[in-house]
Amino acid sequence: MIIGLTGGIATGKSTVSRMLAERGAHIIDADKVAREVVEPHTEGWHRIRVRFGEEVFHPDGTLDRQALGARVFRNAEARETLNRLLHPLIVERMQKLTEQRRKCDPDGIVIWDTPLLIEGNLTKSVEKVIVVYVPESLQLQRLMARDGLSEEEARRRVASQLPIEVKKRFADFLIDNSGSLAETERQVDQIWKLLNSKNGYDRR
Ligand SMILES: CC(C)(COP(=O)(O)OP(=O)(O)OC[C@H]1O[C@@H](n2cnc3c(N)ncnc32)[C@H](O)[C@@H]1O)[C@@H](O)C(=O)NCCC(=O)NCCS
Ligand SMILES: Nc1ncnc2c1ncn2[C@@H]1O[C@H](COP(=O)(O)OP(=O)(O)OP(=O)(O)O)[C@@H](O)[C@H]1O
Repeated sequence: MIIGLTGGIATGKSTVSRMLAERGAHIIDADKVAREVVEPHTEGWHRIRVRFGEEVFHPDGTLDRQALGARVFRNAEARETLNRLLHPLIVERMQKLTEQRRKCDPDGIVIWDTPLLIEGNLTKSVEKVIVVYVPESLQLQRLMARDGLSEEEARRRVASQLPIEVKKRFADFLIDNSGSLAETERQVDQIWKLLNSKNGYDRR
């Protein structure tokens, strides 16, 4: 079973995926995969070099994520170009990792921790969708604190994704992560029970 876990930037996907992993889920992290597909001399690395040029690379050839981020979070056209170049590679790798996992654990629950699950039209690849949300003011606060961003930079990143209120409409399960971690754990427990119960969850 593949479950999509999404939300807005810094609403708490990694926090929830850690809790799900502690309960036995296998996590496939799209942000991590997105780093793998641009490692030096891979297909993704070549694609970015051709389209964005040497100025978004460090002298040692690794991707300068800050420089590329500054471009794509300011400019929707550049962001769409980057998405077009990388998303097929990211999805292909996630599918491969899922297949590998399925071979050694056919009945296990695989979580696709993916910020752009809805923007990238990936809901069709998963059986159920979990959306982790917080109010936008708290999202900005947590994003600035975690990544040391200015309010303007944080707002730009939030604005580069679908509004969380829209994402919530795609959810089979909602997690309100605006309270304590213990409150989030309780919601994760309930969802985990439903996902594992033959009666409460229809395994198609
Ligand atoms: C632009 C890049 C180089 C910036 O790197 P940086 O290390 O600063 O950020 P990181 O990759 O850790 O992403 C942090 C968060 O930004 C958001 N984000 C990343 N890429 C995008 C995007 N294309 N559109 C909207 N939001 C995005 C996500 O919420 C993500 O969790 C990097 O995010 C990237 O390569 N993005 C394109 C690939 C992608 O779409 N990744 C998202 C997962 S599919
Ligand atoms: N319930 C909570 N109470 C307080 N802080 C929290 C809570 N949940 C998450 N945080 C903090 O908020 C920040 C964002 O959470 P997290 O990194 O899990 O978000 P994310 O959705 O995975 O982010 P990204 O989209 O960038 O991958 C982190 O610094 C995390 O420690």
